[in-house]
Amino acid sequence: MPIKDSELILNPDGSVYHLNLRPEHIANTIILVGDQDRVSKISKHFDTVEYSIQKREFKTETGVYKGKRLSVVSTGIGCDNIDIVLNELDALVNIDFETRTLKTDLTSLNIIRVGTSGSLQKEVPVDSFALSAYGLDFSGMLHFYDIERIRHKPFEDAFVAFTKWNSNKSHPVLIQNSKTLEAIFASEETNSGVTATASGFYGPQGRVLRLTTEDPILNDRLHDFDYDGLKVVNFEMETAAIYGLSALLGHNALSLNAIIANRATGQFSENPGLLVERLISYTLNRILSL
Ligand SMILES: O=P(O)(O)O[C@H]1O[C@H](CO)[C@@H](O)[C@H]1O
Ligand SMILES: O=c1cc[nH]c(=O)[nH]1
Repeated sequence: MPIKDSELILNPDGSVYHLNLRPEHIANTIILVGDQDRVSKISKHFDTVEYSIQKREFKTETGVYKGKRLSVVSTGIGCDNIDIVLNELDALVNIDFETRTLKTDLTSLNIIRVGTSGSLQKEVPVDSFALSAYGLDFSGMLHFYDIERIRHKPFEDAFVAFTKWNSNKSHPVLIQNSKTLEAIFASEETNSGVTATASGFYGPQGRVLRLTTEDPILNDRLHDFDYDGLKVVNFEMETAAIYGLSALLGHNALSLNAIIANRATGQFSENPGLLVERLISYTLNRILSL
């Protein structure tokens, strides 16, 4: 049965609805960034750029870096956008747009996030890199999918009990990264652990400007939680959703983040731009091993 026009929405030029891309526009190795202005900070290192396409916050540049074809796609902020980006990237490789049917030979993409993040541990300082061994979703988006086979319930239950998690919030969901990608991107320069993926930047990450939060000591509990030596290292807003949808769809995903803020010490990087440039160079060097 073909997928209906209302479910897989294609633009008049045959491109997928939000990303505005046709299948030939993307490589099988994709770097995701939040900020659309970060796309050119990566593609400026390419030998050639084949395509540069943007709709809303979703900007894609595909080209060749030292002989390897790569795409860089900006997601904008948050897990709702990751739902769009992951489903549409998967559709581009695994659905035949002519017949609107699933392909028999499925493609696994390599998806690497290069993001920015705030550390929860003083031992993971500003200006360092974090590698997400797991993503811990607080956003609730993954609960709309059948996640039972990919989540880690014992960790989640221990976390809910330790943090006295308010049941009015969505139940946290823990998802592992791609161990294949981790082996390529992990080094002494990366701090590995759990990345908490929040549904907002202020209250959902415990930031207080004028509004108080429902649980003023949640970040302290996140800091202290320890599950067989596994600690929650950092806060950002996309990783767990990328890990969850990649695991469900059969793609390999890894998230690397530049630590621009330290929530435990109250510090913020003096030169976040330079730090992000360093993480981009680090990622591009290692991506050649894929
Ligand atoms: O710099 P990016 O990749 O957007 O990542 C982080 O920055 C944004 C918040 O400022 C959120 O998207 C968060 O995940
Ligand atoms: O603290 C931070 C820094 C960057 N991005 C986030 O989501 N949180």
